[in-house]
Amino acid sequence: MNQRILRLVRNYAVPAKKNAPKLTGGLQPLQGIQLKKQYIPRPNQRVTYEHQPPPSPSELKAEKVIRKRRNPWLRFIPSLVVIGGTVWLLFSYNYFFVEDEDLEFLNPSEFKKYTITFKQQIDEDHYLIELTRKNRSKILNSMKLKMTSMWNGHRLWSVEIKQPDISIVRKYTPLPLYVASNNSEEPFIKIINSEGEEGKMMLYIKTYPEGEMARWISQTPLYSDLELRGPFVDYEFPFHPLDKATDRPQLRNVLSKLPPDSELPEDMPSPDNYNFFGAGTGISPFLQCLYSPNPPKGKVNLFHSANTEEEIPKVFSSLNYFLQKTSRLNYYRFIRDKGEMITDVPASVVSNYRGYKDLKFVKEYEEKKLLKQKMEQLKSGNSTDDNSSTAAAESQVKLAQLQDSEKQRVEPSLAKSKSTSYFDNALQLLLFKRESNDNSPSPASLSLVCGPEGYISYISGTPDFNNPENIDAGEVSGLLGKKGWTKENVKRLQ
Ligand SMILES: Cc1cc2nc3c(=O)[nH]c(=O)nc-3n(C[C@H](O)[C@H](O)[C@H](O)COP(=O)(O)OP(=O)(O)OC[C@H]3O[C@@H](n4cnc5c(N)ncnc54)[C@H](O)[C@@H]3O)c2cc1C
Repeated sequence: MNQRILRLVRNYAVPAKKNAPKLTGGLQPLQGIQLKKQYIPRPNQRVTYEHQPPPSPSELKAEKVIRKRRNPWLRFIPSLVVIGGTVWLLFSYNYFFVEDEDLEFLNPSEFKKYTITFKQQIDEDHYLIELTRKNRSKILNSMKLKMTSMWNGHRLWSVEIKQPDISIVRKYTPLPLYVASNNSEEPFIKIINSEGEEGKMMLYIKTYPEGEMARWISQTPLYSDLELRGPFVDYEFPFHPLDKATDRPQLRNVLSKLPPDSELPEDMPSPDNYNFFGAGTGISPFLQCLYSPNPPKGKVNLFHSANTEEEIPKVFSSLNYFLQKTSRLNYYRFIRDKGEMITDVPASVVSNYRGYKDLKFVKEYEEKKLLKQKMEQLKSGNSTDDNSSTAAAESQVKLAQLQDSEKQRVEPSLAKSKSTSYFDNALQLLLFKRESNDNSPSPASLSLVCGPEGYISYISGTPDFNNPENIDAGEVSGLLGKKGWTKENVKRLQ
């Protein structure tokens, strides 16, 4: 029986299916057996137990390269390098070429952006506006080694502000002031005394009901940008030999921090005194000069006219008070509302500078200064001179002679200056002022006038710029004319 079944199974032929896979190898299916699932043999896997030699370094390297290539991120490296390089190139171009042109505070032929960082309404139509140069910190960093202050009391300068909507420009006089803190009711407005404070300025402006620019500036919101160009020098003070010898220290907000004036060289002509006549915002050029570094070395008689007391910012009053206390300023205020008017002016005197002969004193003074410097270098062993021993001997002899002659001449004042500290200086000046109590104007050799047309005419006559040279050819009349002032010693600023 078993034999018969076995034969039947062997002889059974499976009917071929349409989609049946083609058999490629392995065992032939047993004939006569109906299989539920077609058997498909797997490809043979050879397992070997042979000992493989370790891969050679070149094989290892090749394997590493293949593995690296398989990392999907590595495919982006070339693109990332190209993108990074392009960004760097753009940044460098921008930094070295495009932005470079903008790394200055002011330029007379190009408008620069300034942001309104503070605005204070003083009265109905007067404002204090602080402007800060855009990118100020970047400019300060780029200028670190070659920083020169834009403030200099030896000249009066202004900037032009553009109103872009109606394409007009107007001139304004910047003051070397900025808001150091604004936490209390009254902001603390400070004089720009150091490099780190550069790049800011304060404008004192008056708005007119029909006026375009001042009204627009006063209504422009805080942190908006204005476009400025300059500086434009409106007036430069006449040369005086002392300008070569010494600078007067700049005013400070704290009197005790004001360095004492340097001793003026003996043989030099004394500095000249000036009269400044300013009305309304016309006071700004004079305050610019008095608050800047290198202010006038002589005394200034400032005649300040205003419609009301309220229109004068408090900071002006306190700084002018300090100037008075340090004997730099005689300050006379005329408030129209109180019926105060200038009715008289002092007569003129001739300049203390006697012409080219005085220059010899400057030369001598400079020689002495150089010699002293040389001696100090030698003392500290910093001389770069090859013949230093000979030079030292010569310098010592010369200096001894100079010191002897100088001692005889300036002994008393020298002794005084040695013991003078900043505080002593301020105190001495204060006491001197209190004792003397003399408020009469100092004799001046030059008068400057600035303000509305009517005011200028009243003080000094009408200016006349109707000539090809565009210089003021108008005769001096008014109060100054009556006291003998002429075109040679009067300057009208308009
Ligand atoms: C070198 C220089 C520096 C200056 N510095 C300052 C400054 O620091 N602060 C400042 O506020 N101004 C200053 N000015 C004046 C300033 O340039 C503008 O003339 C003034 O702001 C008016 O311009 P506005 O566009 O507002 O008025 P505008 O449109 O020019 O004038 C409109 C009307 O306002 C009246 N008006 C204009 N100016 C005066 C005036 N001075 N007196 C009386 N009425 C006037 C006129 O009646 C005019 O019809 C300076 C001018 C010069 C030349």
